[in-house]
Amino acid sequence: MTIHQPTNAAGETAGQTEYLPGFGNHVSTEAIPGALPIGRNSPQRPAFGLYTEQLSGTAFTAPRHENRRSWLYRMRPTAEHPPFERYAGAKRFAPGTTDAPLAPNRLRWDPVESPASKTDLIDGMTTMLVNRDPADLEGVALHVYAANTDMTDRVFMDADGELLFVPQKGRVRLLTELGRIDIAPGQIALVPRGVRFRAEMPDGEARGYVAENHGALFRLPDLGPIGANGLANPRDFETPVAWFEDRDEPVEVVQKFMGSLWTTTLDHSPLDVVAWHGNLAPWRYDLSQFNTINTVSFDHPDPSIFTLLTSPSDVPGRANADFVIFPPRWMVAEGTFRPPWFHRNVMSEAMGLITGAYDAKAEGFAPGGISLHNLMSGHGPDLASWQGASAADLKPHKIDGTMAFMLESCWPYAPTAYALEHSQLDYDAVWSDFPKAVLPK
Ligand SMILES: O=C(O)Cc1cc(O)ccc1O
Ligand SMILES: [Fe+2]
Repeated sequence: MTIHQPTNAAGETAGQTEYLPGFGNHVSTEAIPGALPIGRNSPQRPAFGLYTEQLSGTAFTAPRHENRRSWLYRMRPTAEHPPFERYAGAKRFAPGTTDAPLAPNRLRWDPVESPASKTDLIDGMTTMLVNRDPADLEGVALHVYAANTDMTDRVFMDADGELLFVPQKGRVRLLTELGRIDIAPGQIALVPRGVRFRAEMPDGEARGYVAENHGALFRLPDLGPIGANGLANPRDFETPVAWFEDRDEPVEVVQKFMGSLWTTTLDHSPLDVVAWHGNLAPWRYDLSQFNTINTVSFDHPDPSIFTLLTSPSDVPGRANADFVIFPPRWMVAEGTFRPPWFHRNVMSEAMGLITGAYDAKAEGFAPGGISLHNLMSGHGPDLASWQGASAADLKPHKIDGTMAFMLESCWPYAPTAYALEHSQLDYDAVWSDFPKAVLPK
């Protein structure tokens, strides 16, 4: 008898690594039996002399269904650290935006180049697009990373937001305060605001995107008439079990705080959480698990059907950030121009490509690249895609071997100075030479 064991993008079968299934669950996990207190959060004397710490992801008084926090039981209190000083490395990471007025231009970027020298995840980060000040507790930033060296004696933490990792090339191992996560291209992972971690590159080199969410925590979107199931299903999110390292040696902590980088050095690894419980935790998700919904009749539906995660703003239905994917799918619409239509959107659209080709861009949007269409920028299929789809024989057709994503935000994105200096020349030309409509005489 053959048992079909589904594998994920990293080739792992269920149960091979230690993760707990579910999105936003209340989890209890301990790396050493007896480390997790029973029946109370703050015992007078925690087991083994551990220190208790609450890590809040929402205000104490957030409505219960939105309230996210975890209780950590660690070998030293986080409070024990020297002052932070400005970090002098990672020149392209968190540089702020330019003061110049934001031009309404459409922009596109080729993938970031591989680092020439030994570069870890922190120094390999390039901030490309930013909207809102982190102090507003709104907005998102889109960074890319290209790194070839493990972080061994330093960790990173982001006080400015939660970090959504989208690998594009090479695996990444995230060793976080709350457990270890392995991701490969085709998977994503989230590290909550404030959680310290270091990153290793098991393939020697890695490249990808990081969406930094300053606003309301990413959650699964409402499904409306889709029903109780579909899109990203909660059970497919995986949270790691507790793990820690007991290292008494200097470990640098680099922190992103209010848009700039800071450093201090501890005499131990802060990845020393022996047990934790709660519902604020890192997770990973395999994009191939996404249950894609689309038309079976006609027309191209709005891309909101592809929303994997949403961070709401204060205006109902208007996202601070939507993380949307364009996965392999059958295209069956009859009598329809099937790729994305020409459009102008009140929301601002940043896009990335993990693999393959994107159906609205025949050329120039490479895996690892980025495109930006800010609010009210006219965009849509390039000339070759428009010609191809206008002439296509509309048989059922599978768009396969591709995965793009969009980070759609109600706040317009400002490219950083580095991004402005490195954009493709003349992206506008992809929309030139469209034939004029011929009206009846
Ligand atoms: O601009 C884009 O390529 C993203 C996009 C895709 C789609 O299917 C519909 C609208 C939209 O903005
Ligand atoms: Fe668009």
